Amino acid sequence: MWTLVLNCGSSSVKFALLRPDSGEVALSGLAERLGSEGAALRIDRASEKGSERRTQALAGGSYPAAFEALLSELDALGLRPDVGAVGHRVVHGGEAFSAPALITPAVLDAIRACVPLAPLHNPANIAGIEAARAAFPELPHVAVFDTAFHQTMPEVAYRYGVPEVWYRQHGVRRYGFHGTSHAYVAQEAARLLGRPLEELNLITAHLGNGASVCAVQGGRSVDTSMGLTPLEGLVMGSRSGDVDPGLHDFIARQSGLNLSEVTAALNRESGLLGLSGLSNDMRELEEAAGRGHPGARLALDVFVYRLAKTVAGMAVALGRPDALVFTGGIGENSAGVRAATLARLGVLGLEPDDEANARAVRGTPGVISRPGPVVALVVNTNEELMIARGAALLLAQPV
Ligand SMILES: Nc1ncnc2c1ncn2[C@@H]1O[C@H](COP(=O)(O)OP(=O)(O)O)[C@@H](O)[C@H]1O
Ligand SMILES: CC(=O)OP(=O)(O)O
Ligand SMILES: [Mg+2]
Repeated sequence: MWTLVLNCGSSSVKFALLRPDSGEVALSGLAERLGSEGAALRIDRASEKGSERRTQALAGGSYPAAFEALLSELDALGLRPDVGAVGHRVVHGGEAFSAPALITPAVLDAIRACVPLAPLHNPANIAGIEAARAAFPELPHVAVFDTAFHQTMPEVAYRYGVPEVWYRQHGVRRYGFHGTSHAYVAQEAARLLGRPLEELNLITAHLGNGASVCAVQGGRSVDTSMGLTPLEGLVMGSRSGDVDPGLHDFIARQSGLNLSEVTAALNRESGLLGLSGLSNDMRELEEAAGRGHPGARLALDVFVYRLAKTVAGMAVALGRPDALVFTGGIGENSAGVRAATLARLGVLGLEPDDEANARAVRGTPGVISRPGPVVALVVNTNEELMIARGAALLLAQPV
């Protein structure tokens, strides 16, 4: 059976058509800069000759336009009738979901109820679900939640020091995100290390546009750096990560922004972009820092410092970590960010292996430190495969 996986983000849609059992991918791609003039669709299609990549402008640049283009591709491949299920990445599931869920009207309402907690992500996820249900009304649609993996966190990790009634009445607690990625790379790391996942204490660092670190004990999340919303924790592409909670009131009074505008600035104008005044994109920043751009240098340094500090903090959750795992666009590809992070983590007993680190780029995962009590490794994440597997497992259960 082929499963169509949709990962609808705030300005992009990632998709893949794959088999959950073998991982075989027929088609994958990305529609990006949606809602702007430069909207484009990239399609990677498996063929006899290997993989074939095509990029085209996306007239209209809307979510429906992206979805229509995806359907035309499925038709061109003659694969539309073979799609047996649709798996949807849903970023925020609150406390309601600790596993994938078949999308029913009640489940959709629960996802809608989480919109205020993930305003950049859940509305896009819902748009994707609605478009896909219109195109495939007869198929089962399954939601796979970023938050589900972290539902195993102990209360000591997920509660904030705030009035208890905020938790009880409004669900103010830490939820954590990127759960499918943290879960997947933990499994892969165990495989690469040749040890059972159940015996391992891992720190996983998912470093993409959004970024988070997770403490994984025996395959279960016991702490993570993101919280109530995907804004907490590390410095990210355009998100601030941790700031003093007193900042909101202060800057609102000083600048005349209202609270929503402050939150929007912390989500969209901060992080690497805010620090560098240049870009949210790590590749561009590394290139600019190489040319001596001071803002880019500072953004890189703050990103790495905060990452290392957060990783070291996760050692507290685990007691004795066995390995640090880098993944996501930055974690998989930036040897520079990894080297600078490891250089700050001598406290964990990590000793970088510079040559192995330089060799580990996309497609060649592996260990990047010298043998020691804690090792570091690079693992390529695969959220689409996890979502397809999650959907397949759910659908295989007797009702
Ligand atoms: N070769 C590379 N070197 C450094 N950074 C890279 C490289 N390739 C991708 N990145 C960075 O990865 C980030 C995007 O990560 P990705 O996981 O694709 O994002 P998303 O969160 O949107 O899924 C960007 O900052 C990008 O610059
Ligand atoms: C939850 C989150 O931050 O997701 P992304 O990295 O896709 O923005
Ligand atoms: Mg991502």
